[in-house]
Amino acid sequence: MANFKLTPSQAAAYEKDGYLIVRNFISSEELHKLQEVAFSDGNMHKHAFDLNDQSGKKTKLTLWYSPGNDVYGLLTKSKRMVDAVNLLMEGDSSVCHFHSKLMQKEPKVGGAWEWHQDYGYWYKNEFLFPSQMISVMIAITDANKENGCLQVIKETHKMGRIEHGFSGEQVGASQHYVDLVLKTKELVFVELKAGDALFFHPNLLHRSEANLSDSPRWSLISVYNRSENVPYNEPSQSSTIPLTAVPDEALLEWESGDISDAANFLRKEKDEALK
Ligand SMILES: O=C(O)CCC(=O)C(=O)O
Ligand SMILES: [Fe+2]
Repeated sequence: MANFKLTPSQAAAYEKDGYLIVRNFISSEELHKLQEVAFSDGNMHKHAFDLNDQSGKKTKLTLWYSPGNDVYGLLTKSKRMVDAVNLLMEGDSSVCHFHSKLMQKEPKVGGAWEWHQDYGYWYKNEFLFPSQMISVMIAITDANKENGCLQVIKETHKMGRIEHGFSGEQVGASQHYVDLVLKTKELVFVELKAGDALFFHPNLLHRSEANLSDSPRWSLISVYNRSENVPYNEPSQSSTIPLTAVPDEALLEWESGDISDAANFLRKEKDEALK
């Protein structure tokens, strides 16, 4: 996908709705490379941990901070990605990569996610400016209602931060406010084909159901931040280190190795946002 560029009307839709879907953000050839690593890379599996939902169902996830020169690192640093988030995030300081995670929602066992804003987590890391951050979900397998795709409530990024509390091992938004806004704004099931991307604002309310189907729902979620938006309670440095973009072709053309330990993976007990 050379010369990819978001248009001003896509940026306006993100600003209005709090999210933007870009179909075929990665090509099928790129997708195959990403799937191969997701399904078979030793480090990806070694560093995975389980997060329980309220009913005891588990989502497996692998989270890392610094993007390397493996296929995932090359995707998160690709020019198309850096340009897109640079257009959508508020502010003008450098684009940095906070973290990426591979969400592995397995058939029958993949857990649900309670209604939350990602800034409900990152507030605890003491990031001060949510609009200078963004999440990008890339579907590694198809995501639909049957296998627990993401659900969002349109325009909720304009509500500001809602109170969050613990809900099992997860952090969830105040149900009272969720109920009120469900009466007010549209709930959207974000069905994605593998290779599609969803850009969403840190204050957009979202959730997902457990995966009760026979097909896996795997996705990559990469989070970006501006260098100026310093977190005061976050041990990893990555969110304020400016990214050097790589050409879009790198993912397919550069010799890329396995995900290495240099990516500095998160151990579950170290996550400030889960404390
Ligand atoms: O993958 C999902 O269903 C939701 C994950 C999510 O919202 C998160 O990790 O913050
Ligand atoms: Fe989230």
